[in-house]
Amino acid sequence: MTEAGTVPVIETRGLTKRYRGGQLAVDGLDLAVPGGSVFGFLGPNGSGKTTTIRMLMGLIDPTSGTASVLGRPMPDAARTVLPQVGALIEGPALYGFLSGRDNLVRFDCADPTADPRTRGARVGDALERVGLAAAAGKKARAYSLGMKQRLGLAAALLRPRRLLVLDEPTNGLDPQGMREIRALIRELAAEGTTVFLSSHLLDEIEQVCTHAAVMARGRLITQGPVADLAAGSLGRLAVTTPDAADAARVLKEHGITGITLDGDRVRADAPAGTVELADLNAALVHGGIRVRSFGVERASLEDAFVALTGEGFDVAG
Ligand SMILES: Nc1ncnc2c1ncn2[C@@H]1O[C@H](COP(=O)(O)OP(=O)(O)OP(=O)(O)O)[C@@H](O)[C@H]1O
Repeated sequence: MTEAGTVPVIETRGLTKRYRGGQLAVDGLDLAVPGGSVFGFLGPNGSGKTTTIRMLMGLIDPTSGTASVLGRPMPDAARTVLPQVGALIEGPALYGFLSGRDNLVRFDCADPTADPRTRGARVGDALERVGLAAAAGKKARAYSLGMKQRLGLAAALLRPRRLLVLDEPTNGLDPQGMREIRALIRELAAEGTTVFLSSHLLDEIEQVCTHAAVMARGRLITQGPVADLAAGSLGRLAVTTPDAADAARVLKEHGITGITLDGDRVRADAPAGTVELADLNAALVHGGIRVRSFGVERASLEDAFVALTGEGFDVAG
C-alpha cells in the first residue's frame, strides 16, 4: 500500500488489543502509513482508534501482534523513537494559570535534551508557527478551545519532528478553529512531516488527508490513497426531469442498475466503462424526456464507507 520505495513510517502486523474486561478493542490490524502522507485514521466512536494510537506510542502493550514506528519496534524502541514524534493525544495538559508562553517553557524544561540557552527562541518559534505569538502572554485558561489545541500542537513542535500523531485534533472545535488546525496540518505536511491523525469526521479526512484507513469495530475495513478509496465506489447518476418514470424506463433499457425515483429526481448507479454518458443523455432526449439536469455525482468517502460496511456514518460528529 505504500508508495514505491518509501518505507512505512508506521507499520503494524496483526496488532491486537483485548482489554482486561475482555473487550476486543483492536483486532488483527495491518496498517501501513507511507512517509510524507497525511494519513487519516477514520472510524466511528469506539472503533479502536485511540487504543491503536496508544499502542503505537508505547503507552499500552498490545495483546498480540507488532507495531513499528519510524522503522523501529514499539514499545521496545520508545526511548529512541518518541523524541522524533510529536503527539497530541486526548487534549494537551495545560496549566490554566500560566500564560501560553510559560506553558511551552514548562514543556521544554521537561525535555532533558533541550538546551536551556536556546529555550526562548524555540518557544517563540513554536508560538509563531501556530499563530499564537500575539496571545502568548495571555493565561491559557482564557484561551478558546482552538487556541488550547494550537498550544498543544506548539508543544508537539518544540523540536523538529518526523512524525506527528494527533488524536481527534479538531474534536470540540468550532468551524473557525477546525479550519485553523487543518491549515496548520497542511503546512506541516508541505514541509515533509508525516501526519497521522484520527477522526470520526469523513469530510475532515477528505479535506486534509492524502491517505486513509477505515476502522469499524476494531477491524481495518480498508486503507489506501483517499482518491482511490472514494473512486472504489462508483458515483451516482442523477437526472432531474418532470418525466421521471419514463426516464427510469429508458435508463433501464440501457442496462443501468440501482435506479431510484424521488419526485423529479432519478438516481442510479453510474454506468461503468462501456456506456458513454453523452449517449445516455441523448437516448433520454430522443425518448422525448425533458431533461433539466444530467450528471454523475462524485463518489465520496462516505459512499465508499457505506458500500464497504453497509453502515451509515456519523458524518456530522
Ligand atoms: N481502558 C479500557 N478498558 C476497557 N475497554 C476499553 C478501554 N479503553 C477503551 N475500551 C473499549 O475499547 C473499544 C475501542 O475504544 P477506543 O477508545 O480505542 O475507540 P475510538 O475509536 O478511539 O473511539 P473514541 O473516538 O470514542 O475514543 C471501545 O469499545 C471501548 O469501550
